Amino acid sequence: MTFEVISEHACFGGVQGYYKHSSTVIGLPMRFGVYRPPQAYGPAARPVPVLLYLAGLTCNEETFAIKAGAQRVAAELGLMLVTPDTSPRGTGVEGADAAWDFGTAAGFYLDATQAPWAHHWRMESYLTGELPAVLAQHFPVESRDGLHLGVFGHSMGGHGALTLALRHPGLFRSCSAFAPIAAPMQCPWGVKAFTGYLGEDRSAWAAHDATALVQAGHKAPPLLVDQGEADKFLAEQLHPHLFESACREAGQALTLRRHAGYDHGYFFISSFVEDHLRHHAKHLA
Ligand SMILES: N[C@@H](CCC(=O)N[C@@H](CS)C(=O)NCC(=O)O)C(=O)O
Repeated sequence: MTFEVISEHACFGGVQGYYKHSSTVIGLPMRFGVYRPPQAYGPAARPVPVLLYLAGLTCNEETFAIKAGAQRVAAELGLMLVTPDTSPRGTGVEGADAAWDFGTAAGFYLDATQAPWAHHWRMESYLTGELPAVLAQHFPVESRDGLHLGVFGHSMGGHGALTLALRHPGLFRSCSAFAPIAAPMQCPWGVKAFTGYLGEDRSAWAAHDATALVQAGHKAPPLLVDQGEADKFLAEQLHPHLFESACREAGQALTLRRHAGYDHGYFFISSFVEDHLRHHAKHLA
């Protein structure tokens, strides 16, 4: 398997890098970003916990690294930040680039079962199997008693973080989300993605819907979710209140914070990202 350094940049005593490897699971090259904090860089490098950030629709491996301003606090806490891409790219699949909310940059962090998507759109297997192995091979990842791996994300990536943590409780030790698509079976983005990737049969959808997973008894580590009240997608697409009710009824620990005046974008994320990093550092130690 090839592994290539695209670029590396000194940042808060550590290094922000971009990398590319040939993914067996996806069947194509995949890019990702890694912020190595000072504790995990240079001659005295030691293994540190890893926090996976899943970005939203239209984003890529650079978005969070450039816009969230998370490196300063990650350097303080000794957290490695890993930012995968949001889907396979350059697939040659007809229609993959036709919409911004499906196909390229809209992988929804699941393994598609329907043609023509099932061949390359395998983000869940990629993120829970191949990528952690690549990280452990090339970076100083804390792996005593298993990998110290946390996951968070935004919007489609918030959906990814919640569902992957609920579906892989032994893998992820911490989880949080910004403005997640919290009940995808009940919103247009989710219905479109699930129909395309998983087919018309709704019984297959519940296994990838955070609210339905909690209702079915799946458990995740204590969750932190932030939501802006001026988010233009809140009413139609996100439905945090449904997730909140499901968590209350199931006894799933959730801190859901609603913030007046904040919208869906990275100014909102950068305002609260420090709280998320501290939440993860506490659970990943
Ligand atoms: N293209 C969409 C917006 C897509 C969007 O807001 N994407 C979010 C994730 S769901 C994002 O993070 N965009 C990148 C950015 O804000 O830098 C529109 O025109 O309404």
